[in-house]
Amino acid sequence: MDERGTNTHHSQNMANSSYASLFETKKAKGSLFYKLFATSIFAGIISIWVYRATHVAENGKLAWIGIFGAELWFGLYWVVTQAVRWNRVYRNTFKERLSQSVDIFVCTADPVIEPQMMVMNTVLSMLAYDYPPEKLSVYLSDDGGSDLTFYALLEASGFAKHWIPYCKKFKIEPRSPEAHFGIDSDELEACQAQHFASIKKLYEGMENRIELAKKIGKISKNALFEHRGFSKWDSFSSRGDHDTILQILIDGRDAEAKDVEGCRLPTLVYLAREKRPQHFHNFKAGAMNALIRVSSEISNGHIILNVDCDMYSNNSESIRDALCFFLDEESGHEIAFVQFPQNFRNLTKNELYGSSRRVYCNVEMHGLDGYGGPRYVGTGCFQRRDTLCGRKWTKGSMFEWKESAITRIGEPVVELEERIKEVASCTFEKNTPWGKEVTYMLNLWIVFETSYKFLCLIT
Ligand SMILES: O=c1ccn([C@@H]2O[C@H](COP(=O)(O)OP(=O)(O)O[C@H]3O[C@H](CO)[C@@H](O)[C@H](O)[C@H]3O)[C@@H](O)[C@H]2O)c(=O)[nH]1
Ligand SMILES: [Mn+2]
Repeated sequence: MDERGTNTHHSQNMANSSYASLFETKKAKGSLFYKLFATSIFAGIISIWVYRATHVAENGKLAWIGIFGAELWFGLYWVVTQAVRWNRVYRNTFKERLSQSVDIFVCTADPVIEPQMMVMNTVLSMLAYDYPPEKLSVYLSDDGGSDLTFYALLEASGFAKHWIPYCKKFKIEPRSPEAHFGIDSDELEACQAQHFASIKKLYEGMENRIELAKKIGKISKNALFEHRGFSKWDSFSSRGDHDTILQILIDGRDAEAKDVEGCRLPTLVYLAREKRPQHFHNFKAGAMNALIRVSSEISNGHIILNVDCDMYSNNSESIRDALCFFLDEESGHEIAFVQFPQNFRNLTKNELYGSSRRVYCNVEMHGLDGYGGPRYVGTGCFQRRDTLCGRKWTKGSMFEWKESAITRIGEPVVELEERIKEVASCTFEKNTPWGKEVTYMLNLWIVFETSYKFLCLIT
Protein backbone atom coordinates (compact mmCIF):
# COMPACT_ATOMS: atom_id res chain seq x y z
CA MET A 1 0.00 0.00 0.00
CA ASP A 2 1.22 3.47 -0.71
CA GLU A 3 2.32 5.64 2.15
CA ARG A 4 -0.37 8.24 1.89
CA GLY A 5 0.50 11.68 3.11
CA THR A 6 4.18 11.02 3.42
CA ASN A 7 5.32 9.75 0.05
CA THR A 8 7.22 11.58 -2.63
CA HIS A 9 4.22 11.78 -4.94
CA HIS A 10 2.54 13.74 -2.24
CA SER A 11 5.39 16.18 -1.84
CA GLN A 12 5.33 16.87 -5.58
CA ASN A 13 1.66 17.65 -5.20
CA MET A 14 2.40 19.99 -2.35
CA ALA A 15 4.78 21.90 -4.56
CA ASN A 16 2.27 22.18 -7.41
CA SER A 17 -0.74 23.47 -5.50
CA SER A 18 -1.89 24.54 -2.11
CA TYR A 19 -3.08 20.97 -1.51
CA ALA A 20 -2.76 19.83 2.09
CA SER A 21 -3.35 16.25 3.10
CA LEU A 22 -6.06 15.64 5.68
CA PHE A 23 -4.21 12.82 7.33
CA GLU A 24 -0.73 11.46 7.68
CA THR A 25 0.57 7.93 7.84
CA LYS A 26 3.48 7.13 10.10
CA LYS A 27 5.42 3.96 10.37
CA ALA A 28 5.49 2.53 13.90
CA LYS A 29 8.26 3.97 16.04
CA GLY A 30 11.27 1.74 16.56
CA SER A 31 10.28 -0.38 13.57
CA LEU A 32 13.90 -0.97 12.53
CA PHE A 33 14.78 -2.01 16.06
CA TYR A 34 11.81 -4.37 16.12
CA LYS A 35 12.83 -5.90 12.79
CA LEU A 36 16.38 -6.46 14.06
CA PHE A 37 15.03 -7.94 17.26
CA ALA A 38 12.64 -10.20 15.35
CA THR A 39 15.43 -11.27 13.00
CA SER A 40 17.64 -12.18 15.96
CA ILE A 41 14.85 -14.29 17.44
CA PHE A 42 14.36 -15.96 14.10
CA ALA A 43 18.10 -16.71 13.92
CA GLY A 44 17.77 -18.23 17.43
CA ILE A 45 14.88 -20.40 16.33
CA ILE A 46 16.81 -21.62 13.26
CA SER A 47 19.85 -22.44 15.43
CA ILE A 48 17.67 -24.49 17.75
CA TRP A 49 16.24 -26.36 14.76
CA VAL A 50 19.73 -26.98 13.35
CA TYR A 51 21.04 -28.08 16.75
CA ARG A 52 18.11 -30.43 17.24
CA ALA A 53 18.36 -31.91 13.72
CA THR A 54 22.10 -32.55 14.10
CA HIS A 55 21.87 -33.93 17.64
CA VAL A 56 19.52 -36.87 17.35
CA ALA A 57 19.21 -38.47 20.79
CA GLU A 58 20.48 -42.03 21.06
CA ASN A 59 18.27 -42.80 24.05
CA GLY A 60 14.81 -41.37 24.50
CA LYS A 61 14.01 -40.93 20.82
CA LEU A 62 10.34 -40.34 21.57
CA ALA A 63 11.15 -37.38 23.78
CA TRP A 64 13.49 -36.04 21.06
CA ILE A 65 10.68 -36.24 18.46
CA GLY A 66 8.26 -34.54 20.85
CA ILE A 67 10.63 -31.68 21.62
CA PHE A 68 11.64 -31.18 18.00
CA GLY A 69 7.97 -31.20 16.97
CA ALA A 70 7.14 -28.59 19.61
CA GLU A 71 10.07 -26.42 18.51
CA LEU A 72 9.02 -26.63 14.88
CA TRP A 73 5.44 -25.69 15.77
CA PHE A 74 6.56 -22.82 17.96
CA GLY A 75 8.82 -21.53 15.18
CA LEU A 76 6.04 -21.73 12.63
CA TYR A 77 3.55 -20.02 14.93
CA TRP A 78 6.08 -17.29 15.66
CA VAL A 79 6.72 -16.63 11.96
CA VAL A 80 3.00 -16.37 11.25
CA THR A 81 2.43 -13.87 14.08
CA GLN A 82 5.16 -11.64 12.67
CA ALA A 83 3.07 -11.08 9.54
CA VAL A 84 0.81 -8.64 11.42
CA ARG A 85 3.62 -7.04 13.42
CA TRP A 86 6.23 -6.45 10.74
CA ASN A 87 4.81 -3.48 8.90
CA ARG A 88 2.67 -1.44 11.33
CA VAL A 89 1.44 2.03 10.37
CA TYR A 90 -0.39 4.60 12.52
CA ARG A 91 -2.57 7.39 11.17
CA ASN A 92 -3.30 10.90 12.44
CA THR A 93 -5.92 13.36 11.20
CA PHE A 94 -5.90 17.10 10.52
CA LYS A 95 -9.39 18.35 11.22
CA GLU A 96 -9.82 21.59 9.30
CA ARG A 97 -12.05 22.27 6.27
CA LEU A 98 -14.73 19.66 6.84
CA SER A 99 -18.20 20.42 5.55
CA GLN A 100 -19.95 17.25 4.42
CA SER A 101 -23.36 16.23 5.72
CA VAL A 102 -23.50 13.12 7.88
CA ASP A 103 -26.42 10.75 8.57
CA ILE A 104 -26.19 8.50 11.61
CA PHE A 105 -28.23 5.29 11.79
CA VAL A 106 -28.88 3.72 15.19
CA CYS A 107 -30.53 0.28 15.01
CA THR A 108 -32.64 -1.23 17.74
CA ALA A 109 -34.75 -4.36 17.47
CA ASP A 110 -36.17 -5.36 20.81
CA PRO A 111 -37.72 -3.03 23.41
CA VAL A 112 -37.12 -5.55 26.19
CA ILE A 113 -33.58 -6.84 25.75
CA GLU A 114 -32.38 -3.48 24.44
CA PRO A 115 -33.75 -1.15 27.14
CA GLN A 116 -34.96 2.31 26.12
CA MET A 117 -32.51 4.15 28.38
CA MET A 118 -29.56 2.36 26.82
CA VAL A 119 -30.79 3.22 23.33
CA MET A 120 -31.40 6.85 24.31
CA ASN A 121 -27.87 7.15 25.68
CA THR A 122 -26.60 5.98 22.32
CA VAL A 123 -28.79 8.47 20.46
CA LEU A 124 -27.85 11.36 22.78
CA SER A 125 -24.13 10.67 22.36
CA MET A 126 -24.67 10.86 18.58
CA LEU A 127 -26.71 14.08 18.72
CA ALA A 128 -23.96 15.68 20.80
CA TYR A 129 -21.18 15.08 18.24
CA ASP A 130 -18.91 18.04 17.77
CA TYR A 131 -20.13 18.81 14.26
CA PRO A 132 -22.33 21.57 12.73
CA PRO A 133 -25.92 20.58 13.67
CA GLU A 134 -27.37 21.62 10.32
CA LYS A 135 -25.17 18.97 8.69
CA LEU A 136 -25.98 16.22 11.15
CA SER A 137 -29.00 13.88 11.21
CA VAL A 138 -29.69 10.97 13.54
CA TYR A 139 -32.14 8.21 12.56
CA LEU A 140 -33.38 5.63 15.03
CA SER A 141 -34.56 2.46 13.32
CA ASP A 142 -36.89 0.54 15.62
CA ASP A 143 -37.47 -2.99 14.36
CA GLY A 144 -39.38 -3.62 17.58
CA GLY A 145 -41.98 -1.05 16.45
CA SER A 146 -42.44 -0.02 20.07
CA ASP A 147 -44.46 3.03 21.07
CA LEU A 148 -42.47 3.04 24.29
CA THR A 149 -39.23 3.47 22.33
CA PHE A 150 -40.91 6.25 20.37
CA TYR A 151 -41.96 7.87 23.63
CA ALA A 152 -38.41 7.56 24.96
CA LEU A 153 -37.07 9.22 21.81
CA LEU A 154 -39.55 12.03 22.24
CA GLU A 155 -38.30 12.52 25.80
CA ALA A 156 -34.69 12.35 24.59
CA SER A 157 -35.34 14.99 21.94
CA GLY A 158 -36.43 17.33 24.74
CA PHE A 159 -33.49 16.45 26.96
CA ALA A 160 -31.08 16.96 24.03
CA LYS A 161 -31.91 20.67 24.10
CA HIS A 162 -30.15 20.85 27.48
CA TRP A 163 -27.60 18.09 27.00
CA ILE A 164 -26.00 19.33 23.74
CA PRO A 165 -25.17 22.85 24.99
CA TYR A 166 -23.92 21.41 28.30
CA CYS A 167 -21.56 19.04 26.47
CA LYS A 168 -20.27 21.81 24.24
CA LYS A 169 -19.83 24.29 27.05
CA PHE A 170 -17.84 21.97 29.30
CA LYS A 171 -16.29 19.84 26.55
CA ILE A 172 -17.73 16.66 28.05
CA GLU A 173 -16.22 13.33 27.00
CA PRO A 174 -17.73 10.84 26.45
CA ARG A 175 -21.15 12.29 25.58
CA SER A 176 -23.34 9.47 26.75
CA PRO A 177 -25.25 10.92 29.75
CA GLU A 178 -25.11 7.68 31.69
CA ALA A 179 -21.35 7.42 31.34
CA HIS A 180 -20.95 11.08 32.28
CA PHE A 181 -23.18 10.98 35.35
CA GLY A 182 -21.16 8.05 36.64
CA ILE A 183 -18.19 10.32 37.34
CA ASP A 184 -17.42 11.73 40.76
CA SER A 185 -19.00 15.20 40.83
CA ASP A 186 -16.77 16.31 43.73
CA GLU A 187 -13.90 16.57 41.29
CA LEU A 188 -15.68 19.10 39.09
CA GLU A 189 -15.04 22.82 39.23
CA ALA A 190 -17.68 24.78 41.14
CA CYS A 191 -19.23 26.35 38.04
CA GLN A 192 -19.64 23.01 36.29
CA ALA A 193 -20.78 21.20 39.44
CA GLN A 194 -23.87 23.40 39.59
CA HIS A 195 -24.80 22.66 35.96
CA PHE A 196 -23.96 19.01 36.51
CA ALA A 197 -26.48 18.75 39.34
CA SER A 198 -29.29 20.43 37.43
CA ILE A 199 -28.79 18.49 34.21
CA LYS A 200 -28.52 15.23 36.12
CA LYS A 201 -31.88 16.05 37.69
CA LEU A 202 -33.40 16.55 34.24
CA TYR A 203 -31.91 13.23 33.11
CA GLU A 204 -33.32 11.41 36.12
CA GLY A 205 -36.71 12.99 35.48
CA MET A 206 -36.66 11.63 31.94
CA GLU A 207 -35.51 8.23 33.16
CA ASN A 208 -38.27 8.06 35.75
CA ARG A 209 -40.98 8.92 33.24
CA ILE A 210 -39.72 6.31 30.78
CA GLU A 211 -39.41 3.61 33.46
CA LEU A 212 -42.86 4.46 34.77
CA ALA A 213 -44.41 4.24 31.32
CA LYS A 214 -42.72 0.88 30.92
CA LYS A 215 -44.01 -0.34 34.25
CA ILE A 216 -47.61 0.60 33.72
CA GLY A 217 -47.37 -0.56 30.14
CA LYS A 218 -48.63 2.58 28.52
CA ILE A 219 -47.52 6.08 27.81
CA SER A 220 -48.66 8.81 30.18
CA LYS A 221 -51.86 10.47 28.97
CA ASN A 222 -50.14 13.83 28.65
CA ALA A 223 -47.57 12.60 26.22
CA LEU A 224 -50.24 10.70 24.31
CA PHE A 225 -52.24 13.80 23.65
CA GLU A 226 -49.27 16.02 23.10
CA HIS A 227 -47.72 14.27 20.14
CA ARG A 228 -49.47 13.36 16.91
CA GLY A 229 -46.99 10.48 16.41
CA PHE A 230 -48.78 8.11 18.80
CA SER A 231 -51.83 7.95 16.50
CA LYS A 232 -49.69 5.86 14.10
CA TRP A 233 -49.99 2.94 16.49
CA ASP A 234 -53.78 2.86 15.99
CA SER A 235 -53.39 0.45 13.06
CA PHE A 236 -50.55 -1.49 14.67
CA SER A 237 -51.21 -5.24 15.12
CA SER A 238 -47.84 -6.63 16.19
CA ARG A 239 -44.11 -5.94 15.78
CA GLY A 240 -44.05 -8.28 12.78
CA ASP A 241 -47.15 -6.83 11.16
CA HIS A 242 -47.54 -3.08 10.90
CA ASP A 243 -47.45 -0.10 8.59
CA THR A 244 -44.38 2.17 8.30
CA ILE A 245 -44.14 4.63 11.17
CA LEU A 246 -42.00 7.62 10.31
CA GLN A 247 -41.74 10.66 12.53
CA ILE A 248 -39.41 13.61 12.21
CA LEU A 249 -38.98 14.63 15.85
CA ILE A 250 -36.50 17.43 15.28
CA ASP A 251 -36.62 19.03 11.86
CA GLY A 252 -33.13 20.39 11.19
CA ARG A 253 -34.46 22.46 8.25
CA ASP A 254 -36.46 24.49 10.73
CA ALA A 255 -34.41 27.46 11.92
CA GLU A 256 -36.67 27.55 14.97
CA ALA A 257 -35.52 24.11 16.17
CA LYS A 258 -33.11 25.37 18.80
CA ASP A 259 -31.53 24.27 22.05
CA VAL A 260 -31.84 26.21 25.30
CA GLU A 261 -28.86 28.39 24.35
CA GLY A 262 -30.44 29.29 21.01
CA CYS A 263 -28.21 27.11 18.80
CA ARG A 264 -29.55 24.98 15.93
CA LEU A 265 -30.27 21.31 16.58
CA PRO A 266 -29.47 18.24 14.48
CA THR A 267 -32.33 16.44 12.72
CA LEU A 268 -33.82 13.51 14.66
CA VAL A 269 -36.00 10.87 13.00
CA TYR A 270 -37.87 7.81 14.27
CA LEU A 271 -38.46 4.99 11.79
CA ALA A 272 -40.23 1.67 12.22
CA ARG A 273 -40.20 0.23 8.69
CA GLU A 274 -43.22 -1.68 7.44
CA LYS A 275 -43.29 -5.34 8.51
CA ARG A 276 -45.59 -8.06 7.18
CA PRO A 277 -45.49 -11.76 8.10
CA GLN A 278 -45.30 -12.83 4.44
CA HIS A 279 -42.19 -10.70 3.71
CA PHE A 280 -38.82 -11.59 5.17
CA HIS A 281 -37.30 -8.55 6.92
CA ASN A 282 -33.56 -9.36 6.68
CA PHE A 283 -32.74 -8.17 10.23
CA LYS A 284 -30.25 -5.30 10.51
CA ALA A 285 -29.50 -5.40 6.77
CA GLY A 286 -33.17 -4.81 6.00
CA ALA A 287 -33.25 -1.94 8.46
CA MET A 288 -30.11 -0.42 6.90
CA ASN A 289 -31.67 -0.58 3.43
CA ALA A 290 -34.82 1.19 4.60
CA LEU A 291 -32.73 3.79 6.45
CA ILE A 292 -30.60 4.52 3.39
CA ARG A 293 -33.71 5.14 1.29
CA VAL A 294 -35.63 7.15 3.88
CA SER A 295 -32.63 9.33 4.77
CA SER A 296 -31.95 10.04 1.09
CA GLU A 297 -35.32 11.81 1.01
CA ILE A 298 -34.76 13.78 4.21
CA SER A 299 -31.13 14.78 4.70
CA ASN A 300 -29.28 12.77 2.05
CA GLY A 301 -25.99 12.93 3.97
CA HIS A 302 -22.83 12.23 1.99
CA ILE A 303 -21.51 10.05 4.76
CA ILE A 304 -23.40 7.43 6.74
CA LEU A 305 -22.41 6.15 10.19
CA ASN A 306 -24.07 2.99 11.46
CA VAL A 307 -24.07 2.05 15.13
CA ASP A 308 -25.75 -0.66 17.14
CA CYS A 309 -27.93 0.63 19.95
CA ASP A 310 -25.73 -0.94 22.63
CA MET A 311 -22.73 1.30 22.06
CA TYR A 312 -22.15 5.01 22.47
CA SER A 313 -19.64 7.38 20.95
CA ASN A 314 -16.55 7.67 23.06
CA ASN A 315 -15.12 10.64 21.25
CA SER A 316 -17.08 13.65 20.05
CA GLU A 317 -14.54 14.32 17.31
CA SER A 318 -14.94 10.98 15.51
CA ILE A 319 -16.97 12.43 12.63
CA ARG A 320 -14.26 14.95 11.86
CA ASP A 321 -11.56 12.31 12.17
CA ALA A 322 -13.38 10.06 9.69
CA LEU A 323 -13.94 12.91 7.24
CA CYS A 324 -10.24 13.68 7.14
CA PHE A 325 -9.76 10.35 5.39
CA PHE A 326 -12.74 10.56 3.04
CA LEU A 327 -11.88 14.09 1.98
CA ASP A 328 -8.23 13.56 1.30
CA GLU A 329 -7.79 14.88 -2.22
CA GLU A 330 -5.14 12.44 -3.17
CA SER A 331 -6.48 9.14 -1.98
CA GLY A 332 -9.84 9.82 -0.29
CA HIS A 333 -11.71 8.50 -3.34
CA GLU A 334 -10.15 5.09 -2.78
CA ILE A 335 -11.55 4.80 0.73
CA ALA A 336 -15.00 3.23 1.10
CA PHE A 337 -15.21 3.10 4.87
CA VAL A 338 -13.53 4.23 8.06
CA GLN A 339 -14.35 2.33 11.17
CA PHE A 340 -13.99 2.65 14.91
CA PRO A 341 -13.92 -0.83 16.43
CA GLN A 342 -16.18 -1.36 19.43
CA ASN A 343 -14.58 -1.40 22.86
CA PHE A 344 -15.99 -2.31 26.23
CA ARG A 345 -16.46 0.06 29.12
CA ASN A 346 -15.90 -0.77 32.82
CA LEU A 347 -13.15 -3.32 32.30
CA THR A 348 -11.16 -4.03 35.41
CA LYS A 349 -7.43 -3.41 35.33
CA ASN A 350 -6.62 -7.07 35.57
CA GLU A 351 -9.43 -8.49 33.50
CA LEU A 352 -8.59 -11.99 32.39
CA TYR A 353 -10.85 -12.61 29.44
CA GLY A 354 -9.22 -10.56 26.71
CA SER A 355 -12.21 -8.20 26.52
CA SER A 356 -9.94 -5.20 26.06
CA ARG A 357 -8.70 -6.85 22.84
CA ARG A 358 -5.46 -4.93 23.18
CA VAL A 359 -3.40 -6.98 20.77
CA TYR A 360 -6.20 -7.05 18.19
CA CYS A 361 -6.89 -3.31 18.34
CA ASN A 362 -3.43 -1.87 18.97
CA VAL A 363 -1.28 -4.23 16.97
CA GLU A 364 -3.00 -6.56 14.55
CA MET A 365 -5.50 -4.09 13.04
CA HIS A 366 -2.58 -1.76 12.34
CA GLY A 367 -0.61 -4.68 10.99
CA LEU A 368 -3.39 -5.43 8.51
CA ASP A 369 -3.69 -1.73 7.72
CA GLY A 370 -0.06 -1.82 6.66
CA TYR A 371 -1.11 -4.25 3.92
CA GLY A 372 -4.06 -2.21 2.65
CA GLY A 373 -6.72 -2.41 5.34
CA PRO A 374 -8.33 -4.52 8.04
CA ARG A 375 -11.67 -6.26 7.78
CA TYR A 376 -15.04 -4.62 8.30
CA VAL A 377 -16.25 -4.99 11.90
CA GLY A 378 -19.94 -4.18 11.47
CA THR A 379 -20.74 -1.31 13.80
CA GLY A 380 -19.14 2.10 14.36
CA CYS A 381 -18.47 2.34 10.65
CA PHE A 382 -18.56 5.44 8.46
CA GLN A 383 -19.39 4.74 4.81
CA ARG A 384 -19.85 6.84 1.72
CA ARG A 385 -23.49 6.90 0.72
CA ASP A 386 -22.64 6.50 -2.94
CA THR A 387 -20.61 3.33 -2.37
CA LEU A 388 -23.62 1.81 -0.64
CA CYS A 389 -25.76 2.78 -3.60
CA GLY A 390 -23.71 0.85 -6.10
CA ARG A 391 -21.00 3.26 -7.22
CA LYS A 392 -18.34 1.30 -9.00
CA TRP A 393 -14.71 2.01 -8.36
CA THR A 394 -12.58 2.86 -11.33
CA LYS A 395 -8.90 3.41 -10.98
CA GLY A 396 -7.93 7.03 -10.92
CA SER A 397 -11.48 8.36 -10.73
CA MET A 398 -11.90 11.23 -8.35
CA PHE A 399 -14.91 11.39 -6.13
CA GLU A 400 -17.28 14.28 -6.74
CA TRP A 401 -19.44 15.55 -3.93
CA LYS A 402 -22.94 16.27 -5.12
CA GLU A 403 -24.88 18.70 -3.00
CA SER A 404 -28.08 17.10 -1.72
CA ALA A 405 -31.29 18.22 -3.40
CA ILE A 406 -32.84 21.14 -1.59
CA THR A 407 -36.32 20.47 -2.96
CA ARG A 408 -37.55 19.57 0.49
CA ILE A 409 -37.06 23.07 1.82
CA GLY A 410 -40.43 24.44 2.78
CA GLU A 411 -42.30 21.13 2.49
CA PRO A 412 -44.31 20.69 5.69
CA VAL A 413 -43.07 17.86 7.92
CA VAL A 414 -46.34 15.91 7.88
CA GLU A 415 -46.47 15.90 4.07
CA LEU A 416 -42.82 14.93 3.82
CA GLU A 417 -43.37 12.00 6.20
CA GLU A 418 -46.38 10.77 4.24
CA ARG A 419 -44.62 11.09 0.89
CA ILE A 420 -41.55 9.09 1.86
CA LYS A 421 -43.28 6.42 3.97
CA GLU A 422 -43.47 4.24 0.90
CA VAL A 423 -39.70 3.82 0.58
CA ALA A 424 -39.70 2.04 3.95
CA SER A 425 -42.32 -0.48 2.84
CA CYS A 426 -41.45 -4.17 2.94
CA THR A 427 -42.18 -4.64 -0.76
CA PHE A 428 -40.11 -1.71 -2.04
CA GLU A 429 -37.18 -3.92 -2.96
CA LYS A 430 -39.29 -6.30 -5.08
CA ASN A 431 -38.79 -5.80 -8.82
CA THR A 432 -37.06 -2.45 -8.58
CA PRO A 433 -33.49 -1.61 -9.56
CA TRP A 434 -32.88 -1.02 -5.85
CA GLY A 435 -33.90 -4.56 -4.99
CA LYS A 436 -31.83 -6.07 -7.78
CA GLU A 437 -28.69 -4.03 -7.49
CA VAL A 438 -28.34 -2.21 -4.26
CA THR A 439 -29.71 -4.35 -1.45
CA TYR A 440 -27.25 -4.19 1.35
CA MET A 441 -27.04 -7.75 2.60
CA LEU A 442 -25.41 -7.44 5.95
CA ASN A 443 -21.66 -7.06 5.67
CA LEU A 444 -21.29 -9.24 2.59
CA TRP A 445 -21.14 -6.44 0.09
CA ILE A 446 -17.85 -5.33 1.53
CA VAL A 447 -16.24 -8.60 0.66
CA PHE A 448 -17.73 -9.12 -2.76
CA GLU A 449 -18.69 -5.77 -4.15
CA THR A 450 -15.84 -3.38 -3.68
CA SER A 451 -12.25 -3.15 -4.48
CA TYR A 452 -11.66 -0.20 -2.22
CA LYS A 453 -8.88 0.16 0.21
CA PHE A 454 -10.16 -0.16 3.73
CA LEU A 455 -8.86 1.95 6.49
CA CYS A 456 -8.95 1.58 10.20
CA LEU A 457 -8.66 4.33 12.74
CA ILE A 458 -8.48 3.66 16.40
CA THR A 459 -8.54 6.46 18.94
O1 LIG B 1 -33.99 -7.56 13.05
C1 LIG B 1 -33.07 -6.93 13.55
C2 LIG B 1 -32.05 -7.53 14.32
C3 LIG B 1 -31.03 -6.74 14.85
N1 LIG B 1 -31.02 -5.40 14.64
C4 LIG B 1 -29.96 -4.56 15.25
O2 LIG B 1 -28.71 -4.94 14.76
C5 LIG B 1 -27.70 -4.66 15.72
C6 LIG B 1 -26.74 -5.86 15.86
O3 LIG B 1 -27.44 -7.00 16.28
P1 LIG B 1 -26.94 -7.94 17.48
O4 LIG B 1 -27.94 -9.01 17.62
O5 LIG B 1 -26.61 -7.10 18.65
O6 LIG B 1 -25.65 -8.60 16.82
P2 LIG B 1 -24.13 -8.55 17.34
O7 LIG B 1 -23.56 -9.90 17.10
O8 LIG B 1 -23.99 -7.97 18.67
O9 LIG B 1 -23.54 -7.52 16.28
C7 LIG B 1 -22.28 -7.60 15.65
O10 LIG B 1 -22.34 -8.38 14.48
C8 LIG B 1 -23.30 -7.92 13.49
C9 LIG B 1 -23.24 -8.89 12.32
O11 LIG B 1 -21.96 -8.96 11.81
C10 LIG B 1 -22.97 -6.49 13.07
O12 LIG B 1 -23.91 -6.00 12.14
C11 LIG B 1 -22.99 -5.63 14.29
O13 LIG B 1 -22.77 -4.30 13.94
C12 LIG B 1 -21.94 -6.16 15.27
O14 LIG B 1 -21.91 -5.33 16.44
C13 LIG B 1 -28.41 -4.30 17.03
O15 LIG B 1 -28.33 -2.91 17.24
C14 LIG B 1 -29.84 -4.71 16.76
O16 LIG B 1 -30.75 -3.89 17.43
C15 LIG B 1 -32.01 -4.79 13.88
O17 LIG B 1 -32.01 -3.58 13.69
N2 LIG B 1 -33.01 -5.59 13.35
MN1 LIG C 1 -24.82 -6.48 19.78
